Amino acid sequence: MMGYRATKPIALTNILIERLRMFSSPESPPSTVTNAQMIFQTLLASAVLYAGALVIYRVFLHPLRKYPGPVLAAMTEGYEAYYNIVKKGGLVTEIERLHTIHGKFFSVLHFRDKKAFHDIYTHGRTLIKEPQFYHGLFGHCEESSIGYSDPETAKARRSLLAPLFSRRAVVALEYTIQTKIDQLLTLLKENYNSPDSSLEISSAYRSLTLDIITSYCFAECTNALDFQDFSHPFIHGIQEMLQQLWIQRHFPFLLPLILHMPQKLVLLLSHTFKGYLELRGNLERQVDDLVKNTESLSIAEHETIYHHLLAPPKLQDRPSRKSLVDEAVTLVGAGTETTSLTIRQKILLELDEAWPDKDRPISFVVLEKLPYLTAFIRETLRFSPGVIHPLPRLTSGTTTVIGDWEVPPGVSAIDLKRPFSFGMVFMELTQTAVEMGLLSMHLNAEVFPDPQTFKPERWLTATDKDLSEMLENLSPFSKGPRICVGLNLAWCELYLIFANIFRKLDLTLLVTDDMIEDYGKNHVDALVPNWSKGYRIVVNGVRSEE
Ligand code: HEM
Repeated sequence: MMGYRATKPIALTNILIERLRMFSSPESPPSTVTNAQMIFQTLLASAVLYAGALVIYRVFLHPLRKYPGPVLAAMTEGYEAYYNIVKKGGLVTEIERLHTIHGKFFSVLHFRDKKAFHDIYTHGRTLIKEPQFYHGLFGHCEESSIGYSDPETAKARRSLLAPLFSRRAVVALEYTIQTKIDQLLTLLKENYNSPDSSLEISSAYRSLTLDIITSYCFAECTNALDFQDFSHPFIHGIQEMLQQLWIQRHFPFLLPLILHMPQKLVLLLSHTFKGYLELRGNLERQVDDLVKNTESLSIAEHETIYHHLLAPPKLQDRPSRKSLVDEAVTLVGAGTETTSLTIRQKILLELDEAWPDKDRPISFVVLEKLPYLTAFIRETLRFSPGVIHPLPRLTSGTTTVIGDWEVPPGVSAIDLKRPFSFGMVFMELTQTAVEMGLLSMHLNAEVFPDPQTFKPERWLTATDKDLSEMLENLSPFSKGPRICVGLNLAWCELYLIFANIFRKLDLTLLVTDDMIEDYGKNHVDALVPNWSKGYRIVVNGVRSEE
């Protein structure tokens, strides 16, 4: 008999046939191998045969086989997992490399032009969030606006949250943002005013955006700015969750398992989840207190998400306890990391003129009319959008037009390639996963010449035609029915933070150039971009009146 290591299908088939004969025939001669060995051999042979058949199917027979791309990527999702986990978030860069070889799009999934982006993300009813991807990534908050795949459930949740995040509500609550910005400015002036006490600015921004989102959503601030050196445990918690995000995405069963274990045991095994567990515990307490005593909402300083979630127009839309906590976790995560990553250094002379008396607050509505500041924020969002990983959607199982291509109904490529979900092979036989990452548009040299250079002026000097092309390509908040819920709040935060920092503080940035020589080597894709270039600043003092 062939050895166990035989990998040729013919040899494995022989093993299988032999084993089946031995199991089924009462006259089988006494075997030299034990039953356990036989079972093991049979299982192994079946698994290898199955995998071989799957590979042949995927490479030669799959409905999407005609699309260009590496054979390995067609064979297994391990290709994606390798770049996400082993290459630590290298998939986005790999996708860009593959596009340069294979043209506008490769394999079944990833497209690369503005029209395709529009088609993938604006048809929310027919192209839904790919459940496996979102279940993996947001397993810790799946019953929330970001985690829901079903368009109707997502729509119902978004409509409950919408009033708090409308432009009108944001303008009305602008003071909550300004108060936190003032606190940060005071801290920077007092504590980081010499080269010996320089500061990695992103940690300050993370604390600021965490305090803003918690005051805004819950009228209960985390007070992360009060923590020495901006090192609040929740900030670490969010960072640590991001660092293990790709493991979570490719091994989705791990996180629910961990979260169902006793907390003490989890912490004994690893401290990775400490900050996250504390954050979640805090939000659970907040939700429990409110559910027990809903009247306390009437004495809240201002409207919060709970005013809308706990008293929906239709009672059946009131979320469960888990869903309330999941939503709170989502908003804290989505509102902290994305916004803080966008902020970078540039002096805005324009502000001196528009805001002569810097001791009197200036409003978002005035700031958004300033052309240079607007150009600066647009360029920042182009360069460092909050989410850089491609976000997959599933077609509804009919031939779907994406850009200039007709994507056939097919076997769901993602499910089939998932190494640990053999059962999935028999499900979802008609859907196809499609996606497109933002960088394909934001770094498109035909629309943004010299795309790796941070150049706010490009937004001021473009012709009308070029400007509208640039705006159509700029989609940091995604598009369509699943567009960012917090987009009005994010714009308001960005205008106020940039304007206050640059108008009021005289800063020195301890790196000199804005050029990112090799975009791929300067960030790690942790769903959001994690930049390797740390921007350290020193506060020289308050800016003088000019
Ligand atoms: C510069 C700041 C921000 C950027 C660039 C950004 C970007 C995005 C993007 C690209 C998505 C789409 C995700 C997907 O399709 O799965 C999204 C969704 C979302 N964002 Fe933001 N975001 C920002 C700030 C915020 C803030 C401040 C909040 C807080 C309210 C927020 C809450 C959400 C939520 C709840 C979703 C899920 C929407 C859904 O799936 O229906 N975001 N954001």
